[in-house]
Amino acid sequence: MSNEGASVWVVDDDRSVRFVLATALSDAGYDVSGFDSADAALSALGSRPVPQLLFTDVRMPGDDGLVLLEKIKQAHPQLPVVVMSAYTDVASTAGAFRGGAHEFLSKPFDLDEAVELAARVLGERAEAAADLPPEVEPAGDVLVGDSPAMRQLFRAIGRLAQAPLTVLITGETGTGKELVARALHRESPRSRQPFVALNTAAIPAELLESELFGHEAGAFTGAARRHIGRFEQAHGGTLFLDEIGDMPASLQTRLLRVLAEGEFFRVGGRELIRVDVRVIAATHQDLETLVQEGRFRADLLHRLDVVRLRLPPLRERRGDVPALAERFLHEAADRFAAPPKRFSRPATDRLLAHDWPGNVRELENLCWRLAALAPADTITGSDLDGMLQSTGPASADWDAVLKAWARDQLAAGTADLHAKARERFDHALLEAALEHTGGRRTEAATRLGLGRNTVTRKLGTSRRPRRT
Ligand SMILES: Nc1ncnc2c1ncn2[C@@H]1O[C@H](COP(=O)(O)OP(=O)(O)OP(=O)(O)O)[C@@H](O)[C@H]1O
Repeated sequence: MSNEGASVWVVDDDRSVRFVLATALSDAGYDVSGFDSADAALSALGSRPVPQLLFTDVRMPGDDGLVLLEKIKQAHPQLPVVVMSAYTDVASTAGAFRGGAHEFLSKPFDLDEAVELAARVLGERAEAAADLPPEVEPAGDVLVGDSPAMRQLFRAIGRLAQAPLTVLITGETGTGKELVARALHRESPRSRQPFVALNTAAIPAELLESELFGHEAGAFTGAARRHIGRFEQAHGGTLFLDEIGDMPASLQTRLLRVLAEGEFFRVGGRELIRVDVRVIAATHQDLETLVQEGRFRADLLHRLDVVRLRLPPLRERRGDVPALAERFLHEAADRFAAPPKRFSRPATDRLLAHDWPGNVRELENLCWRLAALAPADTITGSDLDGMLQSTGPASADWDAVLKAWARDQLAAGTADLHAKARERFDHALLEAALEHTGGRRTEAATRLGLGRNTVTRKLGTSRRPRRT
């Protein structure tokens, strides 16, 4: 598909950059408009057709490029934004990508490189549009299931999608909680507004507040510029709070207030922000138990638990396993541009007998591995050898094994049990992550959500031979 004539906007307060980039893009056949500030571009967005691509500088007087990016992502999430900056340190590039930038272009750049980048981004967009007419859902978003439990769930989603009620989704890890939240949004009158997801457990507690509610420039050390939080990003749409049981107590109090009042201040801010957001929360934990243990606020649970959807573990709906497996093998085949593989009868029987502690995600991962590794088009029972055990009961009974170990140690009078358990825990996680990344420490650290230095330090303590 040709992108000749596509509308591209360039936002930069530096006239010469604006001029040379606009000229190069015009010469390449695009319809280019230039703006000298974020404000000028934003007001044009309110009155003119939305362009197909926008380049923005970061440092500009008034709102900077990252604020512009945030505002664009709220109002026009589909518009790709290329962020240009002379500051290519990790904080700037990560900030840009976290804000939803499509690409990052380091200044000074080569004009041919910028034109090529525009062609590539516009090409990807055109391909995506050709692949996905708006009325067709991406395959990966379709909920597969024909078991009574899933049918009941689909009916509930249909009913609940229409009402702006808060929903609490419970279910073991990998049962499809996020997929259900997306379906509730997609089927709702809010579907054209943003769906914003936040995994509470994945963000360090000290950053969570500003991630949720945003902060003003200078609110704390390191807060160089204003950050729009997920609540604001989700305005008009749906905010999905995953692993809500892991939310620290102080934030639970704040969240409760925001849910009750629909308004809040950004961290360090004085402006009262009002939002219209439908909240969907999810957890794999038993919140009632957390309440009893004093780790979760009962009033917050009541506020979130207006309607509860329980996702059954896969072992309670084994009948769905073959259809799910077939779906995942087809998706993998599409991605690898190869004919889809199939499971032999004995292989299917083994899948049906397995307990799936990692639920649908475990099945999905297994299918992708088999699509890549199984030698023939038909997957045999022996192709599964080793694959099911490795993810099987050991991980399901992990806490039971730990408890038994602790009991033994306590009985044996071991001192410093917590420190010893932690050391083994760190060691196991690090070993697994390093195996997974082929020994690359930085990547292993990222996958574990740890800093590289922490990993190095832990390797130091967990690997050092111990004196006895
Ligand atoms: N019913 C389903 N049909 C098709 N795919 C599914 C289904 N349920 C889950 N999946 C797929 O399984 C994977 C895990 O699902 P999802 O992330 O929604 O689970 P989750 O319950 O939110 O997990 P966690 O608790 O770990 O966050 C995803 O790739 C999702 O697309």
